[in-house]
Amino acid sequence: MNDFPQSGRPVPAWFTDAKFGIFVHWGAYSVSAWAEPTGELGVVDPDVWFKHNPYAEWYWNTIRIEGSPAQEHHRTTHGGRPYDEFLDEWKAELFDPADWVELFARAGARYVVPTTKHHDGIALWDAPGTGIRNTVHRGPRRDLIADLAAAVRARDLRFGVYYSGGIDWYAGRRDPVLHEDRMDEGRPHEAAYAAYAHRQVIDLIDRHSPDVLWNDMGWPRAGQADLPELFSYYYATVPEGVVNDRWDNAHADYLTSEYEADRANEWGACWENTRGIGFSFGYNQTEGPEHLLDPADAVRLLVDVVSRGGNLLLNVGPKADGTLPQEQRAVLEGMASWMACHSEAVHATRPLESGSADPHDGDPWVRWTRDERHIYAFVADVPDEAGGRVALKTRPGLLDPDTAERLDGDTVKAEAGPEGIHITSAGLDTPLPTAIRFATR
Ligand SMILES: C[C@@H]1N[C@H](CNC(=O)CCc2c[nH]c3ccccc23)[C@@H](O)[C@H](O)[C@@H]1O
Repeated sequence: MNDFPQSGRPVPAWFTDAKFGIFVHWGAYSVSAWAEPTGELGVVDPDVWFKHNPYAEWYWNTIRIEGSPAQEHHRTTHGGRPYDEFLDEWKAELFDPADWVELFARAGARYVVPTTKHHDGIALWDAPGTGIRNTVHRGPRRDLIADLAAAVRARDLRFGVYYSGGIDWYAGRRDPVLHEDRMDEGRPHEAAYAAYAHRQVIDLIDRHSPDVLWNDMGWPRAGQADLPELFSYYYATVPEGVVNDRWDNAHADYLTSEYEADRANEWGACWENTRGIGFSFGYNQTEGPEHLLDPADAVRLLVDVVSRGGNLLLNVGPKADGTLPQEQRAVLEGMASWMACHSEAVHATRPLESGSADPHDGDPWVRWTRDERHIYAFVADVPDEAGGRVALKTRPGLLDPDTAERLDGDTVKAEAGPEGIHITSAGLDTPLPTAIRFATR
């Protein structure tokens, strides 16, 4: 257990130990599956972001922005027809939740968080107040959340729910959001919407006892007074539950960052960075390999986040038919083969106390984690001309060089040097990190 200033409530150890979760953004927007691959949130100029939104799950907003390429695409490809027709076209005919979850588990994920209602207001379960505008009564004609929850729990992973409390373009009847400085205009704050959203989150708690409440884009002002009661109901139902930080500062068990946005939240005992495998959360058919993380990028992101005390919530965007895009599967498969011998250096570890061993960007790339009995050095990009020799800067006496072992089983030689430990080992010149385990003195 560890305390966190945000809420003063100790964050359950399962979450801090989990290190890696899978986000699933799946919706009617997975039928259109179209956005410009503009770039990463936090890197793209905010003045460009909304008209050229790389988030394919924002399709309904982007096509309503005059002159946007998405609007042109919608006109030429879909005849400009109503967005809601994508709900009826969405069939999820190949959805096999057990297949998804097996891949997530092999990749080393310990929790799964699907979108239950995104900004388009379409619910993936028979949500109260939605009438037939959900996937049980239209399109897939299936409670996609219940089916995924069952598969996740059958595989002994934790199950969380994403809910777009702050934005609902259907219930909120708002004009398109044109700029992040005017995001609030796009958010419904009325009491009726607040009650509608509150009732739906309670329904999700009652149905699934979700291990994570992942709200997004804040909470309607008219409903903020009722949040303390909602959270105490949640914790009474799910004592080991965790709540994220996107409820308009009402409460947070942990802080989140997204791509390169809100990186200032990446501090303290427990935080989570989330991003897609490409520039979008919803499946975006225009993305090519140049826009996607490859397995080494994904592993390095995970190791870097974990080495600094965070969790990574990596998103997959399934296709409308329920299959995971092959290029996204390949990244998770790559993580899975790496995780097969590196799990112990990731799961249930903690960062090293600052100053005891230096991380390093560039050549070689170095990150550190530790548990009660071991310290793990992750090394990548060791220049080959060095013959696989790399100096790891550590506090003298921190590590016992005689106990060095490579987790992938290859040989490694270690000796104490003036500024730490000198490693000699072949094959460390890859971008994919390799962990070397040391016993702590
Ligand atoms: C997990 C993702 N969360 C997004 C909302 N993100 C945030 O509000 C925090 C990051 C952020 C800061 N400034 C922004 C401007 C535009 C969109 C996001 C952000 C969603 O808009 C997105 O579709 C996806 O669900």
